[in-house]
Amino acid sequence: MLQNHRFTDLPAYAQLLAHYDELKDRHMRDLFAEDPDRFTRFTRQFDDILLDFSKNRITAETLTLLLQLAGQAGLTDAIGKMFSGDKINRTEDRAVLHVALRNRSNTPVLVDDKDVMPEINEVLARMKRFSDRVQSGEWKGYTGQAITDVVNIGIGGSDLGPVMVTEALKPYAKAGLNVHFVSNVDGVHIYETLQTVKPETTLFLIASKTFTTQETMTNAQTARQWFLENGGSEGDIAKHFAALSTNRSEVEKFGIDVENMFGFWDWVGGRYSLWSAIGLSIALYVGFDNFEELLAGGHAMDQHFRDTPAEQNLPVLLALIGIWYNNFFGAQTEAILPYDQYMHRFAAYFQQGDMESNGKSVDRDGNPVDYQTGPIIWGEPGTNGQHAFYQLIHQGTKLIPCDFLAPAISQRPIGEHHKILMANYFAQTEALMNGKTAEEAAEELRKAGKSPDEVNALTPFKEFSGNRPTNSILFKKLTPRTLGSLIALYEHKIFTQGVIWDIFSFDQWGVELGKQLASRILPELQDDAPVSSHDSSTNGLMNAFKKFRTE
Ligand SMILES: O=P(O)(O)OC[C@H]1O[C@](O)(CO)[C@@H](O)[C@@H]1O
Repeated sequence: MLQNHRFTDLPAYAQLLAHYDELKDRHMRDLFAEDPDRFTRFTRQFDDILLDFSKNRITAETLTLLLQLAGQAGLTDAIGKMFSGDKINRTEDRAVLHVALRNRSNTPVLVDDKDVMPEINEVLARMKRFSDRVQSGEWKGYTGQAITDVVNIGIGGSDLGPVMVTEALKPYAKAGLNVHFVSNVDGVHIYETLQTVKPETTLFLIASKTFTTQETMTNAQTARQWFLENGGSEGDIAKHFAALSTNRSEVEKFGIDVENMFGFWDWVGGRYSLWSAIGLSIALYVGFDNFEELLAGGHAMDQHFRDTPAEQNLPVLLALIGIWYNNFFGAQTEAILPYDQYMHRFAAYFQQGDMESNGKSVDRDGNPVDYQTGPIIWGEPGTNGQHAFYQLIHQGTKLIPCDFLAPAISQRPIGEHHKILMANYFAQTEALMNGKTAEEAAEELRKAGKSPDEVNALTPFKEFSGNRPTNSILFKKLTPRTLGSLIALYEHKIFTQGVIWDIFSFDQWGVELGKQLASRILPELQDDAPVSSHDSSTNGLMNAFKKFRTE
């Protein structure tokens, strides 16, 4: 059992409040001027990943107090419990062991006194055999042709991870196999995907931990029907449908041969499942060797997280800096800004990873919290974001801590592109930190030939307050291994924050109510009868919907 505590009762919390009062008006420009070693002091490296957190509104004392906060919250103990298979997901009575899925050292991991590693290794071996056979063309469709297209049907954690990773690792794709992802229950999504593939050369992966998710099962039934109506027969289903799931009986009911089922376990959370059989589309696309490299990168970060003192520990440091802004500066959001086009789904992936994990308002005793928990996560790749929303980050009224991620070596070194991209990467964090003073702005205007009146009028608009915090995460190259480490870095950041806030990060009860109501509403949409069983807005909208369709 994890030790419960009240976040705001931790001794370091009060000290941090007092420290915040002293520090809140200090400018990072001055902090840099005062400390020539600031970069070295606030930079850590793990493998090929460098974390520079010097452009934050912190001093050595801030860090000391934040580290004390983590210690007082029992972080070390909590990490130990996760890794050793304790049932830390208490509201679902489950262990949390995505770390076991990528445990390349293969040391035993016990759940209910049973080592889970043999089962994990068995599924991995089956995934390898299967992906090798499909890639080599040995696996044939019903006309004897090789598979050319894989369609993963899943949603949430059964979609976002594979989408993000296959996009990020495009340069590692093996020739001859395309992957597609269908998630939205909007028929448009599956319609558009099916336009681009042929039944005889398509393999559908039905990815669902529960195998009961309405969106996924609806899309899977539509895919099945399309397959049967376009040349395939019931007997051919086994050649074209596989299931990635924990629910064997539902897979059988759907009609998928259990030979084609790749299992995982209840201790794998949906948003942590890309490392499990849910990653089969990744293995098919980039090859099993690269999938293993991804696992190895995740495992390396796990070892770093488990074994490194907090002051050197990248996930812990990111978590503490996040808490500093979230709980003391009152920041509501955090932006994740990858300067790598291949990482264009990274922020979207961690919207689920972070917001489904830490979007909680009761503590582990079930009492309402009186402090802020998980932030709103958002972001787009640089430099596109610069030309869209950075105005608000630079000059708006809100404090938005940002993570800037970038590779030193581009996967596609074309001309000057990467240096131009990186010039922007370095410029943005410098601009956000330094800003531009009124004197500097006025001087620029004078140099541009403006009259004194114009200088006075325009200066307020040209001034940048600066003092806007950023982390820079600079890595060598976006290899499968580095990507694995980066994903695990954020996973453990989220875990660390959940521990300190004393909330449960591995359940997601907040998604249930909407699902319940949707299943109540669906039968009411089947005829033209007026609806009166809801509030006046919901009744009014449903009746307007019916009217639009009959007029
Ligand atoms: O894999 P499943 O069971 O279809 O669930 C999909 C997603 O639905 C959720 O349970 C809720 O949105 C997520 O946690 C999960 O990733």
